[in-house]
Amino acid sequence: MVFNWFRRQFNRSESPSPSPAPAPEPQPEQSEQSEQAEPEKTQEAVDYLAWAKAAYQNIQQQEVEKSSEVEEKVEEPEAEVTPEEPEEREPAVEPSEPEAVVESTTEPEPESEPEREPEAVVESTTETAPEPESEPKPEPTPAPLSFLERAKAERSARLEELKEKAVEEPEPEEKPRRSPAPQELDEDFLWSAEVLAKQGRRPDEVSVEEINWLQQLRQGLGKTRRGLINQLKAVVGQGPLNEEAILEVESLLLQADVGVEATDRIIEQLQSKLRQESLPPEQAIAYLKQLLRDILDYPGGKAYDTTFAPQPDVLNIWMLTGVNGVGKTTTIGKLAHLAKTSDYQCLIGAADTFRAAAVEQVKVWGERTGTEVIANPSKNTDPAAVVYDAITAAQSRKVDLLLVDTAGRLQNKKNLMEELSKIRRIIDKKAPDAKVESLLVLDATLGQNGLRQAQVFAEVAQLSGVVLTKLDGTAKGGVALAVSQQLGLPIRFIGAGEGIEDLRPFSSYEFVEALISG
Ligand SMILES: Nc1nc2c(ncn2[C@@H]2O[C@H](COP(=O)(O)OP(=O)(O)OP(=O)(O)O)[C@@H](O)[C@H]2O)c(=O)[nH]1
Repeated sequence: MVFNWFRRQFNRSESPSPSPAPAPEPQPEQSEQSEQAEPEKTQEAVDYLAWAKAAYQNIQQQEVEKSSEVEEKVEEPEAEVTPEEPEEREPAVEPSEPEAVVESTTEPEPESEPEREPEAVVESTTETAPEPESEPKPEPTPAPLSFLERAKAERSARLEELKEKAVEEPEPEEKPRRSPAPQELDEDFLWSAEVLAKQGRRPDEVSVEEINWLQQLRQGLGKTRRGLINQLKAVVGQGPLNEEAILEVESLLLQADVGVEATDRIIEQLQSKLRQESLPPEQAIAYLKQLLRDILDYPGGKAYDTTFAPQPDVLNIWMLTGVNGVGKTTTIGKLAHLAKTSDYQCLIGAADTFRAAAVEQVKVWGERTGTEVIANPSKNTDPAAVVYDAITAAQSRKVDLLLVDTAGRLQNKKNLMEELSKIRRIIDKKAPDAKVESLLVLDATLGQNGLRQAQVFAEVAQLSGVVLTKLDGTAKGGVALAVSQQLGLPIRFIGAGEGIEDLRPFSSYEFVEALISG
């Protein structure tokens, strides 16, 4: 029995892909119309303890079945990974695109990348270098101060005050990673079980990996939660917001890198709700959660399909972009693992030919996950040619998902744009029926500054979604809300650790629960 991570369900039938929709996430209404403070209201009757016990038993049973399957299975050696071209190489670029070939082969790419980041990306990377604290820039204050200026100054002062308080928060001890099967029905298990139950899941339909992931997520978001969000809970839970409380909420959100736009939206809606009716703390918090989910589920005001999975019966091509260091290669490896364990045929195209080391790194992940990697070992390879070869291989092997690593660091925005659009042209020509996704990998620890990088890519890469990495160990987890609000792109995957299992499809419900109720 295979657990399909993308669809959050077990593949039971013969054909794994075209499956019914997963247990629906509670569909939040747009908060403007939202009268329901708590989306899981209908679940009130659920006995969470009984649910958790049943899930626990089910998981133990799964483990028993798994180990007997392993025993029965004849040891089959993993198919050899052949990173080079699988078959006679077709012309580097299609004949109908001659200018592309000429351009790529004659225009020498810098052989090895310079130590320093070039132009567009340099700028953002240097700007985004480890930055211990971010705060709204205080304005010089020539007298007399306007109301807005005073508010800004107060906001900064308040922020400083809160930061001091936040430092006092005790840093809890890092918990060791859990073993694959939970050994006991402890508090962590109960919390995870409740989050799953509230989404309408059945106890016999959850996997041990889901429980483990929720715990990892909760642990990963601990810094954001403890430092800021818990204080937010305390304020919001005190009833109608007075001016002081609003300033406090505002500062807390900004400090968690939620960004000005999303912060303003949250405050506005929170204030209007609390003016209409006085909500008891529990309901006020539930309403706050609802607001956060609305932002995440309707990036840029648009509704997106919350299930992001390789489409059945077509070649899915997911291009990953992002500057170096954000976790792009690691993400490709983790996605390959996710695809493989969810029963999809996967292939990787190593088209980040700008850096020789990048190809090597991808190959390591290929070996680790048992995924074939298509690369071209010669120097100054045209990335579009690698993509061409990768598509050829994917088509001949009937692959479900082709993951393409692309260079994030080129000399300037123009080069980046040219390279990405050339890759796109090759894809459109060679695989016109493919379902193409262009995912930007963003490092959550960069907080708001990472969004500046994102803008550069958004302008050139026809992005369709975001992968947010390194949510563990940062106090800037609120940046997920800024990504949705400011970039208007759905978050498709989140990474909360360096391990191969530490990247999973994004669920706004689980994210908000881990952020607020963890
Ligand atoms: N803590 C944590 N570390 C991560 C996560 N994702 C990636 N990393 C680490 O971030 C570092 C950079 O990751 P890479 O995958 O190499 O990043 P890249 O964007 O491909 O950059 P280059 O290696 O320079 O090409 C590695 O040490 C990863 O282990 C995450 O979710 N959490």
